[in-house]
Amino acid sequence: MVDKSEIIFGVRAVIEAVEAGKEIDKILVKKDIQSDLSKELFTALRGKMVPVQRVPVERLNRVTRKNHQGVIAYVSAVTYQKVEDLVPFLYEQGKNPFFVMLDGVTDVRNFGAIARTCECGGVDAVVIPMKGSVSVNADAVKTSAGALHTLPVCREQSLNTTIKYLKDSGFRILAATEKGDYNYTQGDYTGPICLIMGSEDKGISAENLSLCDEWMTIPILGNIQSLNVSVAAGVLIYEAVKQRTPDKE
Ligand SMILES: C[S@@+](CC[C@H](N)C(=O)[O-])C[C@H]1O[C@@H](n2cnc3c(N)ncnc32)[C@H](O)[C@@H]1O
Repeated sequence: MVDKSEIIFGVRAVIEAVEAGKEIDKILVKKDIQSDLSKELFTALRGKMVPVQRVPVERLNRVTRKNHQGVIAYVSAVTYQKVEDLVPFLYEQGKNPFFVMLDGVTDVRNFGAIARTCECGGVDAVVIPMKGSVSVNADAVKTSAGALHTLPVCREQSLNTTIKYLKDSGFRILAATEKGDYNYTQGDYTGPICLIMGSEDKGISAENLSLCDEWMTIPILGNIQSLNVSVAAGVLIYEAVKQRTPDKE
């Protein structure tokens, strides 16, 4: 369940939130909304990169019984950052950046657990897509044990474009996939890297997988085909920690 304090409802209230520059994860709009005020909302949203979903009114009624006027906005618990701002900043600080990208992870608890491991393992940022992904709500922050209060989260329109940008910026892209035949301990995690974890159901998209420099596979000895994504992330992030900070081992 989403913490209700993160929800803004009513067209005017949502317009004000958008205009005030609040970080909004998504907006649900009644399918056939047509009022003048709703047109004002769409004007305010122009160029803002906020995902808008048109849904049946019943869905809105399930979120709140109050008078939502066909519009509900979910306010993010964090301020998202942009990869293109963060990468130059980290290089300027003399850092050897380590990013973790989640290609469509949808379970908020997996997301929180991965964020917690990222924070513990010195990861510089988590990258998520704008659509088809968890967003940072109160449950995610809670499961992350507060890691999401400090760990930068970048939300990007296209992961594919972001991967290309990272490659051009000197990153090696490592895919976590059970489909490879390359043991993860043989991979090279030194230098600027972005580790991509796949979604719970489909894994990493074929388009993104094809851009990866190395495929990291954790051996599976039993009958179940894959590990839980947060468990796999833990194994791989700590292999990276081992290679990147050998003196701490
Ligand atoms: C539950 S798995 C996805 C399974 C999905 N059915 C598929 O076809 O890819 C979720 C993610 O965890 C990671 N993962 C799970 N098992 C792994 C393994 N043995 N080696 C490397 N990564 C693994 C991958 O990133 C995977 O995309």
